Amino acid sequence: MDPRFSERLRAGSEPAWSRAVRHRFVQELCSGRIADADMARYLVQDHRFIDAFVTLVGAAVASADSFAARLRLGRFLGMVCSEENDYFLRAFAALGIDEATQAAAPDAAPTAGFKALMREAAATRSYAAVLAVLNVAEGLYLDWAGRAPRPLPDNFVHAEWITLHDNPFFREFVAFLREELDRVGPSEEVLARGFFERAVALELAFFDAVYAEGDS
Ligand SMILES: Cc1ncc(CO)c(N)n1
Repeated sequence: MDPRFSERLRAGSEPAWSRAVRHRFVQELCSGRIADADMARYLVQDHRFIDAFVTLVGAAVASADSFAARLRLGRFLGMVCSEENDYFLRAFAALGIDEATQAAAPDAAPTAGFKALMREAAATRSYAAVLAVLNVAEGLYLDWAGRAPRPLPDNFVHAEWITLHDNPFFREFVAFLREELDRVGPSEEVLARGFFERAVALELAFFDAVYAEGDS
């Protein structure tokens, strides 16, 4: 029996998918033992990821083929632009990272790669291509966050980053993204698979870059 399309893409992206989900960054974050400098380096890069990601979700709103899908994507976009962005601002304040420090850090290579991939997916104007990247970004984050041991770390910088990616709203949204990809992906299989695999490789590289030598 054929597994669903979204699961075939995910399985095809192994071993990178599982390496990302079990990454040192995830282990250290979920145990609350990550060094502040490493968390800060990650969050500065990830705030830039989120900027491009908001554009990508906007492209999903624009390319979706139903009003119901636009409403769900729009509600998710609202959460990212309010609650999630607010988390970043509070985390930067707690870590003592001011705007000048953030601005001084260059894009790490995976950040630049992800921004380019998201722009490319948006430029296709294909809902399937956009969904492929969204399924990786959100599905892979739900996968690791859902495995985080309880109780969560005391520090809100750690705990909230986990619960932002493992809560009922987020779970339902990821389930919706999978259903949408299952529905529209098969007719654009090569395109969807290409974006999916490139996004998984970038997720892994994004975590690796937290610990890369010579990074600011
Ligand atoms: C790199 C990356 N991938 C996925 C997510 C989840 O939105 C994120 N915040 N950052």
